[in-house]
Amino acid sequence: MTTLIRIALQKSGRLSEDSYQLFKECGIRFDYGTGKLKSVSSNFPAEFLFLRDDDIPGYVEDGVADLGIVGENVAVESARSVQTVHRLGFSKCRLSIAIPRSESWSSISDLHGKNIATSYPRLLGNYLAEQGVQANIHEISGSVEIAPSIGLAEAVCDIVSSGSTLLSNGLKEVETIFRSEAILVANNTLNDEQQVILEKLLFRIKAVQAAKNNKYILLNAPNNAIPDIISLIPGMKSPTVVPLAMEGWSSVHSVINENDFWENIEAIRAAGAQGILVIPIEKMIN
Ligand SMILES: Nc1ncnc2c1ncn2[C@@H]1O[C@H](COP(=O)(O)OP(=O)(O)OP(=O)(O)O)[C@@H](O)[C@H]1O
Ligand SMILES: O=P(O)(O)OC[C@H]1O[C@H](OP(=O)(O)OP(=O)(O)O)[C@H](O)[C@@H]1O
Ligand SMILES: [Mg+2]
Repeated sequence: MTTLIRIALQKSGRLSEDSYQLFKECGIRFDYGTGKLKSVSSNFPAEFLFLRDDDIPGYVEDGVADLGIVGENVAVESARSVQTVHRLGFSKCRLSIAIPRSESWSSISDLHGKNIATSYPRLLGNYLAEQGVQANIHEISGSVEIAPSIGLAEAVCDIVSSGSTLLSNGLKEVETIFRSEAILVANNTLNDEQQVILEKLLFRIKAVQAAKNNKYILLNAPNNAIPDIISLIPGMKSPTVVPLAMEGWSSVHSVINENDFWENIEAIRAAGAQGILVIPIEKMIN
């Protein structure tokens, strides 16, 4: 029987859509939705399990699933023994302490002897211990931001992204204790065949991520500007330079990193480039 790798994904929530999209971009097809809790891929040796995110680190530790996608916040809070094999760059958020907007704040020691509501008692407890603050942690499983307005706690520690949930609950963020993104976790004892499948999957994920982080660039420039332009956009190995029909001009094709994009474009124009086209890349393999 062919080995399948079992991959646990969040059934429905903040991680789901991007997780499904990632596998789609990796060319791995499987059915999901319509109440399905399990699905075997039609074109990759993988079986997908659709679960609550909090259960994923435990299933991966126990080997019920071989791999899982989960928020780093949940993985660390769970304290399960799993390995982080790749950072996925989506579902970015932070775990922050917040207090009512009307309250003053000078430092973390303001929380001495106070009650803090959170779904992350371990992460919060460790942070408070590091800071030498003694406070009471009230663990609640959701709707944490409501706690101060119902008299349950003076502060909360919860996930923040845009900050709109804090704002609409009359709270302000005062301290960030952890930054998180989705991660791919694996069981600590994958066998050789599973390791091979994981490597195949990682190869595809890296190609998809590299493509997202880079753009294909085409431009025209007078021949005497080409050396400067090439030094600004060296590309994967070296840019392609082809002559234009117009005497003394060439077209340069290369790859440019998204992070330095605007700065680079300005420098390229200053060096003499014209007619610059920038095109998304679908997959990028080094
Ligand atoms: N507002 C947000 N923006 C970006 N990422 C977020 C946001 N909220 C949560 N996340 C990340 O997504 C993960 C899942 O969040 P979600 O709110 O879907 O969890 P949940 O309600 O516990 O879901 P489940 O029903 O599966 O238990 C979080 O652990 C965190 O890593
Ligand atoms: O800073 P913001 O952009 O407002 O995001 C933060 C909120 O997002 C998450 O909840 P979610 O909306 O996923 O609902 P949930 O509480 O049901 O998980 C999280 O628990 C926060 O409450
Ligand atoms: Mg959950």
